[in-house]
Amino acid sequence: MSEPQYQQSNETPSVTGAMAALAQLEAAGERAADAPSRLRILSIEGSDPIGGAGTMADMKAFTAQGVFGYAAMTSVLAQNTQGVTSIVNMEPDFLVAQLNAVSDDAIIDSMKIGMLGTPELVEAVKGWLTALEQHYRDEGIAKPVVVLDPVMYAKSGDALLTEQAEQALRDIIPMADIITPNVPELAALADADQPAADIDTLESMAREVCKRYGVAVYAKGGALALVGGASSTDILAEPSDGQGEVRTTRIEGRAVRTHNVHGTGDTLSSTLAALRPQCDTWEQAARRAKTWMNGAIAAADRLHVGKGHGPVDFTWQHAPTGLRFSADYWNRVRPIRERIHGMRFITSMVDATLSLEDFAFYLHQDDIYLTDYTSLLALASSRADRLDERVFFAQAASGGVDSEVMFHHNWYVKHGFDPSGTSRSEVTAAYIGHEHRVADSGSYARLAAVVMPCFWLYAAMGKEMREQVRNKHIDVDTHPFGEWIRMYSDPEFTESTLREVQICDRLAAEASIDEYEHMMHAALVSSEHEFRFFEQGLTRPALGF
Ligand SMILES: Nc1ncnc2c1ncn2[C@@H]1O[C@H](COP(=O)(O)OP(=O)(O)OP(=O)(O)O)[C@@H](O)[C@H]1O
Ligand SMILES: Cc1ncc(CO)c(N)n1
Repeated sequence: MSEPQYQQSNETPSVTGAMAALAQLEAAGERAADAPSRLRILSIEGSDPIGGAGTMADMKAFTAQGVFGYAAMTSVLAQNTQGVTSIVNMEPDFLVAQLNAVSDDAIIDSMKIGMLGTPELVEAVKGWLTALEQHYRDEGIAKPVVVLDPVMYAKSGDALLTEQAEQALRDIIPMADIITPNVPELAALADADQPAADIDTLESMAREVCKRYGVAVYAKGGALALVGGASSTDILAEPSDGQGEVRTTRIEGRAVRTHNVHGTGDTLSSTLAALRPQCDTWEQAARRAKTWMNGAIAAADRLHVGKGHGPVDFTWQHAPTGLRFSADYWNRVRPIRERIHGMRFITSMVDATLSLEDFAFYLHQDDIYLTDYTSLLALASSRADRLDERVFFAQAASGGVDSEVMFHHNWYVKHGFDPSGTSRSEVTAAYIGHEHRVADSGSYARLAAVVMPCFWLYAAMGKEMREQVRNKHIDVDTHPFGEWIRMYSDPEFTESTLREVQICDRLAAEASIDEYEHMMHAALVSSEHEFRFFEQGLTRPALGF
């Protein structure tokens, strides 16, 4: 474990207590010059070329938790998301050579021991670990945390160790601080006839195994999560005193409907090994690990790795790298796009049956909207961190919107409407409100994203409506809404749309996942408002002030 940390207390500290704590903080500060910036965790595992389990999972999970990873390989496997086709177990001496290469050279704060395919490999690790612990005791170095994942089977059902190795594995369990069996492994360790099928049975088996081996047990309930229900629960069982008493805690998460769970067990155990030295208790480490796992599993389906049980997304807290923001948006906004293209306001515009009154209502609301929208484009210009973008938004705020408002004015005159005195509708106010709330975050990227659908959905509709008008052999010049359609299918408007989309892509590529999701949410909500905005031409909602 890492060196003792300053302990927080709930009691009001006495003056002397506070002075002692301050002295402790100062002493830790004095030692900081020699302290490492990162915890250093060792993975003892077999490999997985597809990158989702074993050594590869461990290293990725370590990096995700901000710790430095070492790795010694017990076996090299030919495996992927569909199964294991071949295994070469390392010679025990060669494994020991790898382990010594690490321990002769560097300090190990914590370790995760996984697949040990033969009894000889188990013995090799046992001998090396015994010597290491003795050496650390002699040198006054803190004992490393030992997380033992009693790996017996891969997700595919393939056995990962020989029968004799299973017996040897039982023998080194007491050297661990915690073991992390899955449902079938827990049943094997509890000598149960059948694996647990519900959480109560999982809990009593974890209690039994904890008592029997005298180590903490983190029982992984992934197999139960697949059975049904909204939650996914794991069990933490810990010896609570020296007399064989066991305390259990339910570690709750939400169940994810996915078959992409290759390597989840390895990932959970290495995450625990990375987190334990950063926490005060196993329970704290377990809750943090479970929360992180949930995010990684929830993002697994979007990875598209392999044809079988795909891996989890270790990098789920990073914005996507294989997918542009614009492509992601265009795909996610599809249902709204389809609703807009099929709505009566739009189809009746194309076939020229929309009443001029309905169109006039929509148009005037659009005037009110654009007045506000212009101010947001100007704000985006002032926030832009690059000159070309600053110019783009400034021009969009003046020239672009100006031509739309001019068109609206000419249309009113031509058709004898006088919209003066009409105020903003609830629908218009709601859209404007959304854009302002996003702008108020202060983020340039979110502001660029929230104004994007107004460009893109109109450009896409302009293009499609123009095509439809042409297919109906209607002359766009004499079509009652032809000028409107032409405005949004105009190459200049398309050009501006492309530029705006490129800006969003640039900003999203540089964003954190949190910022990326905020941008996406802002754009999708704007898109929903675009749908309602058209719809108000027919529904004519209440007007406000
Ligand atoms: N569908 C799911 N939804 C939510 N959490 C899940 C799901 N599947 C697994 N988990 C969680 O993932 C972690 C790993 O558990 P799991 O039981 O899958 O391990 P495992 O069977 O050893 O995995 P593997 O053998 O593939 O490495 C646990 O915290 C478990 O609750
Ligand atoms: C190398 C290795 N270790 C563990 C597992 C269990 O997921 C696996 N599939 N491969």
